[in-house]
Amino acid sequence: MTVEETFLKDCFIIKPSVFEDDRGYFMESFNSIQFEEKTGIKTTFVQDNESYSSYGVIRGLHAQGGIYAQAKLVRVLKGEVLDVVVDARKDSATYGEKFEIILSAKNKLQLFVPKGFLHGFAVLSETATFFYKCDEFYKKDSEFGVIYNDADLNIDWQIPLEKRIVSEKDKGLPLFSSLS
Ligand SMILES: Cc1cn([C@H]2C[C@H](O)[C@@H](COP(=O)(O)OP(=O)(O)O[C@H]3O[C@H](C)C(=O)[C@H](O)[C@H]3O)O2)c(=O)[nH]c1=O
Repeated sequence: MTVEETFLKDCFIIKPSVFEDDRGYFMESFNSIQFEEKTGIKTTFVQDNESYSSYGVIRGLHAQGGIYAQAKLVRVLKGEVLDVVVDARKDSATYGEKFEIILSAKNKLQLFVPKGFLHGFAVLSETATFFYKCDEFYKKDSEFGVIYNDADLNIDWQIPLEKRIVSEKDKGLPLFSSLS
């Protein structure tokens, strides 16, 4: 596996080693020793999540706060998404900065989303199955988020307005500037 730190500290792009032969392919999708060696981050994932969405779905921007803040290792099992993270770490030099990446079953790229980041994605393929490991359990009461079309963040989700599918919950999220 190879890792590349983004310009947002502790946020890494991970490219697993893929072993292909005439049957198909094999890869270690996660290896804790290699992950720690190459990122310098020691983490223990406790919960795996999976979501399935159709083209145009935008999920996010979400995070859990306080002691329940989650680091996530995200990837796409089927299809293609535009994955977006926003640094919401108050003491960070890149506070409010965003990073976008295409994750797909084809490129097999993964993104490590550190604690304190907002996360979301838009489905660019007909459907997408999204898989992620979390280092803290789900704690509904600790959730917070920012509206996906926040003007200051100015994220180009690559989905035409009329094709966007967003949950009522996400439509009601506040602006990034309102985060205390
Ligand atoms: C996140 C989560 C949700 N749920 C239940 C709560 C709701 O009844 C249902 C759907 O939840 P929600 O609408 O929050 O799902 P997403 O919009 O995909 O949320 C995720 O979207 C963005 C992209 C993220 O990065 C977060 O991990 C997560 O917030 O699953 C659980 O039971 N456990 C969980 O860990």
